[in-house]
Amino acid sequence: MTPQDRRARADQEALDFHRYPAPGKVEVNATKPMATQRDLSLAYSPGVAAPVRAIADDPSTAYDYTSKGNLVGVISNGTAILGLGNLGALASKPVMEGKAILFKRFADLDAFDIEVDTEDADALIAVVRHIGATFGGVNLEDISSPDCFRIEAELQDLLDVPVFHDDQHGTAIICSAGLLNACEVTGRRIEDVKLVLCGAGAAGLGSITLMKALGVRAENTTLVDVDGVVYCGRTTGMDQWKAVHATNTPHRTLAEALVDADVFIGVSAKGVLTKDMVASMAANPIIFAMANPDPEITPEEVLEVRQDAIMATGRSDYPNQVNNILGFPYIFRGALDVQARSINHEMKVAAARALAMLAREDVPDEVALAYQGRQLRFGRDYIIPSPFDPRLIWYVPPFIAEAAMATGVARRPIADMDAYRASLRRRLDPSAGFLQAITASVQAAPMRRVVFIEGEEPSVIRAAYAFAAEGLGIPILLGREDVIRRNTLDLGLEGAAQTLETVNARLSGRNGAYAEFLYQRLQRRGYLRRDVERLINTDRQSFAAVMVALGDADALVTGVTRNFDQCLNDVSRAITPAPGGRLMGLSVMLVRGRTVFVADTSICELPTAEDLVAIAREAASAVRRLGHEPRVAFLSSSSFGHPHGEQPLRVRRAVELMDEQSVDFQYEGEMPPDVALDASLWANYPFQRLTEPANLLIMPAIHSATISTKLVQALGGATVVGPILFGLSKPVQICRLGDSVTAILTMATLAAFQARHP
Ligand SMILES: NC(=O)C1=CN([C@@H]2O[C@H](COP(=O)(O)OP(=O)(O)OC[C@H]3O[C@@H](n4cnc5c(N)ncnc54)[C@H](OP(=O)(O)O)[C@@H]3O)[C@@H](O)[C@H]2O)C=CC1
Ligand SMILES: CC(=O)C(=O)O
Ligand SMILES: [Mg+2]
Repeated sequence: MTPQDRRARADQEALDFHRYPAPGKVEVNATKPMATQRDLSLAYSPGVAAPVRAIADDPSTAYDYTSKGNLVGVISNGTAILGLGNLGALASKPVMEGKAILFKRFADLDAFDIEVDTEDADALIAVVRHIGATFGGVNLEDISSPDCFRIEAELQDLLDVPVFHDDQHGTAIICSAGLLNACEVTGRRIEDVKLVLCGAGAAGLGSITLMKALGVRAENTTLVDVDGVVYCGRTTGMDQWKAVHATNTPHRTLAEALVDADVFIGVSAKGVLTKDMVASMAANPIIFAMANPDPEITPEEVLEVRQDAIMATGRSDYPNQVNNILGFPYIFRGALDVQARSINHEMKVAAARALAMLAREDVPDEVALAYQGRQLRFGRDYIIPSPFDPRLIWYVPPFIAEAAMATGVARRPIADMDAYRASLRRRLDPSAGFLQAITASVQAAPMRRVVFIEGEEPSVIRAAYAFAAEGLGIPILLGREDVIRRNTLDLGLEGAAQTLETVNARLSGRNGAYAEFLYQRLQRRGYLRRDVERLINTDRQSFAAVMVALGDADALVTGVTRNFDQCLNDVSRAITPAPGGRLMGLSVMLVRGRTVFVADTSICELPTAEDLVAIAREAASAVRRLGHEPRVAFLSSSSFGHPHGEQPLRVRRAVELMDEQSVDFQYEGEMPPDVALDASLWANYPFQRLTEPANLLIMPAIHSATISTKLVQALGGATVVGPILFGLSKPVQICRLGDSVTAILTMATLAAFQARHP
């Protein structure tokens, strides 16, 4: 594939990502019920009048009665979108939506994106001034310099909430943290480094200012822009903000300035730094090429001329990602949690030092897991925390909050910092963490071959395409080549049409071997040889199941166009239950702050006590493989014998049977879900043995399992993954009829995960 093809493929993938299943990346959710007449009368008229009057009397109560305190405005006019230039307000919307959703994903902050269609700084100031009170903080983004400096300063004077231009200060904070650590790794004192910063715009001037505050000497810095070195006395292309950093130097070009320099910071444009310039730098040069989406120089180019360099870029596909994504979620989290009036210098310094310190701490396994098993240890390739590091949310904001409190800009100081840290830990979105860990583990494994049985379906083609593009494995689309190709082209996935592997069961050269395998298995179950030949030639499920059974593929995914029972029946002709295993469905409910597993959600209709025990054991082992320590609750409508009834007896018997066995996980029952999940209800049951609320619920029957998981899903507020099939000797996952592309991709990822962790 040529570089142009690769680029076109990546572009198409990004367009598809933004377009499907719903255009864009953001939606709004209610935090209060809106179901009954009473709800409506409280949420809207007449009830809403009460908080209206309260806020009119005392504006500070807006933090109590509205979402202001957790809300950020992400505001741009599109005059400097990434490194793409002035492409207008509307074109900046994907970036601003992206930032809004990153606020949510990483710091549980809500954010609205607002694109203001004006290049007039005063007009932009007027707009933001009049909407600013809506938010707990304002994040200005991708506004060109030098207007951005005045816009931010004037708005901060006008508004009583933090106004923070992320391209200036977010970038400054991250690259200062990286610089502190790069100096540590190379044994330099920050006061001694000779630093050249290319790009005298928002990011550049923000960064040079903060680096000087952290100890870099003014006389050791050289600022460079399109016109070359910013020297004292230069008259072209100057303004008051650049003039502050002009130096007395004979150098006039970037190449001259870089000879023997220790550090290059690039926040300018693609390709600005050449290999010759890198070669001329001092020993162990520190190079941060941060222009987006394409850096000033690539790590590969640097490596060609310098093996001793510490290299960072703004991109996620290289080590040392120095990108403001590491900062803004946590800086705003800390600031909003103390209702700060601004994000001042001390808070920025605290953020830079906190990020630098976090990178020096031991990296827990789950962080390594999220980074494809790469060993992360403080050093040349790890000078800054990784964006998926789950510690960021509870590690960084307390430093910001403390600095705000110490400098008098906190309206609501935090008294108990330990309790605050604990509350921050609960903010992590468990669905993101759960799927991220599974995905990363799959990406780290050798590429598994996963058969997508309904390979002609557009949604399946798109899922297979994403599966390959994300490096999750090698998808094989089963179906007629011409139909798959036509549908792939209709989807606009030209690249996929050339690269995705397809297998047509009718034309495969393996039919003879597959039929023989199936005949050996089915000859005493009423099948003639010609019956199995027909199955292999015409039934894709049977064909794919034999493919996996014989090791021609590692896993399979089906169910998008056929019902569960039919799929399981077909596949089971070739794939047997694992020896000693128990076939069962495990669903994962991801609710704010919690991951709760439920079993059996797909196979055994009315389990006996013995069945319940077997399900609990298989499910506990599956939960462990998924990275959680199981605490089992056997669910019932009764709590430990009350009220009496026929059905609870079965569940109580299951617990008695468990007591007779040796198991290495906690379990308890019979109990209803509220008692299982809420420790505050345990006072009446001092004998119960769970040490913490259960996270694996064993359902008394399939109807209660299905009804409860679907109910939770239908009511919203929770993500339900699965049922995930466990207990077969080969990985098979069955989607739900008509599943979305994302759901199919998730099931394929889980199948590949099982292939890795059998
Ligand atoms: N990794 C990260 O986290 C971040 C990266 N960035 C990236 O940094 C870059 C700049 O962003 P931002 O500061 O917001 O943009 P601005 O438009 O405010 O500034 C761009 C600056 O780069 C200078 N410049 C442009 N081309 C060259 C060149 N060929 N040689 C030298 N200097 C040049 C401009 O010079 P002049 O003043 O003469 O026009 C200007 O000073 C972008 O690529 C952006 O994506 C930004 C923020 C965060
Ligand atoms: C990351 C960012 O904010 C930028 O490139 O503009
Ligand atoms: Mg930006």
